[in-house]
Amino acid sequence: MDAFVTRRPQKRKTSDDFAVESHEESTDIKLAILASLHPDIEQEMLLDILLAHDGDVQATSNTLKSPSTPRSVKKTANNRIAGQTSLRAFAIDPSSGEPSPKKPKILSKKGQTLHLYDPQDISEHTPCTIIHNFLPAHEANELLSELLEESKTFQKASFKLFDNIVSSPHTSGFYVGSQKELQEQKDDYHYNGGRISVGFCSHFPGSATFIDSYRIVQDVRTLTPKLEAVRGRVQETVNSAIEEHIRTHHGGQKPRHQPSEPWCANVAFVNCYNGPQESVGWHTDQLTYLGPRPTIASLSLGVTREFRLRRISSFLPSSTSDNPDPNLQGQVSLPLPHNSLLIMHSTTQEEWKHSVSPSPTLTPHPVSGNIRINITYRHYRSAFHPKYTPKCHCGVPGVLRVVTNDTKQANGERERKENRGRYFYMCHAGNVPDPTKKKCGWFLWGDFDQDGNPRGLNMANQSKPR
Ligand SMILES: O=C(O)CCC(=O)C(=O)O
Ligand SMILES: [Fe+2]
Repeated sequence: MDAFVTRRPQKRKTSDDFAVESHEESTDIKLAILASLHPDIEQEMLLDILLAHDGDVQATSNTLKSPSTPRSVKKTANNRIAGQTSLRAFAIDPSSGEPSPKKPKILSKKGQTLHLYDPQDISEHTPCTIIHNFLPAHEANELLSELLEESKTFQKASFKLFDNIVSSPHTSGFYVGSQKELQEQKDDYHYNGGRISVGFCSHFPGSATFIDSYRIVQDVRTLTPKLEAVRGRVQETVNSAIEEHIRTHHGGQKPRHQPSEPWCANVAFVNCYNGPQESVGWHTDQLTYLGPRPTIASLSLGVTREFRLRRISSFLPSSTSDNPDPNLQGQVSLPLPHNSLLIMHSTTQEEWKHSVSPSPTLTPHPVSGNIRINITYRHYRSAFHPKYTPKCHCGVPGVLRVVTNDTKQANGERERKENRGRYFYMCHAGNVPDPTKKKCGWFLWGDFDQDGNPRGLNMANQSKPR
């Protein structure tokens, strides 16, 4: 069996189409859906029953609900359900009929989507690490229930796109660690009646034009007891994964500007996608408060959705942006099942874009139905507190960005090839949802040391710490 499939982006399907086409869907995606619906059942068991039902997810799930179905549960030493195993074990070499030890070379071709589920494939072909069944099953369900309740009061974020104010196609809430941090967030990160928090640098669909859009959050909350309980475990796991990733992907040498201080989950964004149409478009997360080369940890709960990644073309390997290799230009899609932790490592935000696309159909989750909750734990670094952010001519803290070949509109001179990968601050008054604000055209190169800390003078001259 293939551990992945490629396919062209598909037209929206009806549920009937889905039934007909379900045989063409990746077995990995079906397994991801089944694993999220039946977390106590072993991967091998899921696969056997799925094959016995000729690949029909619904029929498999019905069988698995029956108390007479065997469910050989694997527990680890600390009583957690074992992680899902790699599908490599099932790969058959067509010439010998034996399981194949060799993995075919996979590429994400232009116009095609490469679907990956196996953690090893994900680690090899994306800048991310995935951990399935991250929390003990009961804890994941309790966290999901708590956040489903919280999400009833979430709001859609506002953005400014081409002078229009639009709202995001999902809702979200923003959480900090303590009352003190909450007050500080309200006082220091406040602007124009709204809090500028995680922003997006988006590509408008079908256009080569670069735009910025910013998520304005009106309410800040303190971490709920369960978000707080999970935070320490996320932190520990992420710090080990960062070390491992540097060893396996960067020859033991962290990328330039990646912080060497330990990663600390001091804020969390919680997104709620209520139904198959709720989504988030292609974007990179805003760097202003995270600093260069940030790591972000994303815990998914509830119904499985597809998370997509594609490289920003100036960062395509073995190609130039003028002549990119078409074999490396496609997008990668990862199903994110209930209780999976996706760690976006330090090259993700500057070199890739990500999205959660609308979904043709969903297989409801037993606790949340068609709702997906996603928590992104982030490290707001003290060196990037707004009191240190350089201010533009409007007197407003600027926004931190990196030059890519997608930033064409940003300002002629700095888009020269030799500037790609350089950081700069610019005015973002024109990007907040206030039609009276226009950009002042201010620009400043960011100057960061090896660990991504502001090098000082440049920054200090612009804005004095309070
Ligand atoms: O829901 C997800 O998996 C991604 C959310 C995201 O990209 C964001 O909050 O910036
Ligand atoms: Fe994001």
